[in-house]
Amino acid sequence: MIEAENLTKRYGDRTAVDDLSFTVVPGRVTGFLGPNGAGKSTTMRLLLGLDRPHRGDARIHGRHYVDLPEPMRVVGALLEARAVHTGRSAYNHLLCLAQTQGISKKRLEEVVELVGLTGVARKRAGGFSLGMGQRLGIAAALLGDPSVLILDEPVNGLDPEGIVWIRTLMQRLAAEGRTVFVSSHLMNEMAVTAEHLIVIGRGRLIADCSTEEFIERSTEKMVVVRTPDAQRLATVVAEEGGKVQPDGDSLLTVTHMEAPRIGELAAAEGLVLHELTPRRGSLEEAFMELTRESVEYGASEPKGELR
Ligand SMILES: Nc1ncnc2c1ncn2[C@@H]1O[C@H](COP(=O)(O)OP(=O)(O)OP(=O)(O)O)[C@@H](O)[C@H]1O
Repeated sequence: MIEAENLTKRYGDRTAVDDLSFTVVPGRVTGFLGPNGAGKSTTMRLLLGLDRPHRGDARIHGRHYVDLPEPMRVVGALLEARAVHTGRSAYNHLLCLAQTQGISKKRLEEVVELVGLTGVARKRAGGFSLGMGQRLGIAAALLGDPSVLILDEPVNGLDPEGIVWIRTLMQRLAAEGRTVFVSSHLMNEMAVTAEHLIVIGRGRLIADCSTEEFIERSTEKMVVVRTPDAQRLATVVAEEGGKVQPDGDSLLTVTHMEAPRIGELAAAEGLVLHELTPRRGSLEEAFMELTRESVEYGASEPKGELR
């Protein structure tokens, strides 16, 4: 379990994390989202005792990180910046870490295999691609078989196969009863990976809820209807309170009415339907909507036409 309580961190006159409180529980993947500069990495550093808060408290299993007797056996962390001695092989890098915490070579080898680096473990880590570097960072995080994982952008640099691999791994680790806290910019990926979300903007909490609730709360549900009788159906649906947006001769987008009711109305009128598809908004849309006010570096609308 991870707890942040009124966490506040300032850099000069800039407040990077502002009175932030949340709890991350075991057994599910919790996504940590926020626009650039929202304070995600700073929060993770505070949780890991790498920075001191000006106010508030960060605890892991009820203790400050610095008070954990064998931290690598409790918390595995992957931070954005790569902290690898580039001249060392991946194996030796992990060996150094393992030796500081009395972790066996057997475990080291297990982890190297788990992250798919067996073939390159003896190669210089400095020559690794971004994706291989991420795998090495994940191996380091998993070395101590920790019950808590804090991963800052673990998907960074991974190819599609790597992305699916890390998703499956995080979900498996959570299903084993571990606490998995992961930040990412890839909304589609988070939507299918994280069951719960903590969303921040300008250092403050914006949402702490299930992924489903987050999407539902901030996007409008709609139903796409395809019918050769679009005009007649549009009239019937509108009379019953649905909001209809026609698109061409045979396509309607309906809001404020659920799909089953639209189907019933069509049946009652003897209208043929070729498609009746409920659509919910995406996590990306929900995120844009909820964080609009807190985007630090937004692009303005392009003026004129783009060629
Ligand atoms: N060491 C530092 N010194 C000064 N300012 C900092 C430092 N670290 C972070 N900041 C500032 O604190 C704010 C939060 O930064 P942080 O890196 O935590 O955000 P983030 O959500 O992780 O961003 P990103 O998604 O871009 O990685 C930003 O305005 C950043 O410029």
